[in-house]
Amino acid sequence: MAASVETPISRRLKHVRHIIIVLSGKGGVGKSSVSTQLALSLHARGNRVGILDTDLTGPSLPRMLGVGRSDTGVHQSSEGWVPVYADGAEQRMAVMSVGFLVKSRDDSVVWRGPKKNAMIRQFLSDVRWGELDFLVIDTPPGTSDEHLSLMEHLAPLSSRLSSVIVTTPQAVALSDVIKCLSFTRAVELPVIGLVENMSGYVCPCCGEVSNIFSTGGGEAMATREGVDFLGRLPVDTELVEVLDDAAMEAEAEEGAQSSFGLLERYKKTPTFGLFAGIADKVVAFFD
Ligand SMILES: Nc1ncnc2c1ncn2[C@@H]1O[C@H](COP(=O)(O)OP(=O)(O)OP(=O)(O)O)[C@@H](O)[C@H]1O
Repeated sequence: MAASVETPISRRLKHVRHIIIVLSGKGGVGKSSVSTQLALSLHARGNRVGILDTDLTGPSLPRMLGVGRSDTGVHQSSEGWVPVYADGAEQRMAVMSVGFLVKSRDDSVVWRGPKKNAMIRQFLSDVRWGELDFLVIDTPPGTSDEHLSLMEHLAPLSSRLSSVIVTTPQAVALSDVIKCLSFTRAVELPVIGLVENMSGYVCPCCGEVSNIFSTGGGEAMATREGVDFLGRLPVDTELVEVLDDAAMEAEAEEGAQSSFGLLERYKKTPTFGLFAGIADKVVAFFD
């Protein structure tokens, strides 16, 4: 990967220390919720965090973070696009998504490769990200135009790039992880590790974990492929409740930036405790 050529993107992201790209081999495995949890966990540790949704056809971060679309679209300032901020805490979390740009939340975006490429370039070069410890980038499932655009535009920042791969324990998802890993090798993108999501179900009454699907596949694969296993997250009904409420809050917040205390509610879910171990390993990767 070529490095060190200054571009509008490298200038814009000059003060972003680490860029973490979240990948999954297939859809619906929880990539966006892991991106959200990762961003919130890093934020809860006092880091300055931004989160970028590059899933242009199915953006879900605005709903997951409880942030509404501004009536007038994303604000422009003389220094670029102003991100939307999640959570009313003193230190806010910058969010950008195509979900803030479409007229209605239910509009779908059907774009060909060049338009997607231009949108991703704009997200990286025009958004006023400011000083960040981490920029977490959620991507569409698989490896497509969006991933290639990201890698192309971020090439001058290759020393600050890394990735997290999300899978579920089922075999189909796991075989897709191999494709994801081949992609990271082909583009020389370092892998921090693998997260196995929806691995078992925690009974809300007794706390016992039942393995609905097979278990341990993600860890075995990580060992086989020589990547770190970051941890497993069960199906968490409390997390689902928080995410559902966040979605409703996002609907109600049209035209305003959110003051929703998502982080505080998120901290009370079982997943938050479990995610701490994953966030520890992510932070340790950079030490
Ligand atoms: N650990 C979990 N416990 C409970 N629900 C979860 C968990 N992880 C994800 N979900 C739920 O599963 C659904 C899919 O998750 P998510 O949207 O994060 O997946 P994705 O891989 O990003 O999907 P897409 O293919 O649409 O990008 C969401 O409704 C989310 O709330």
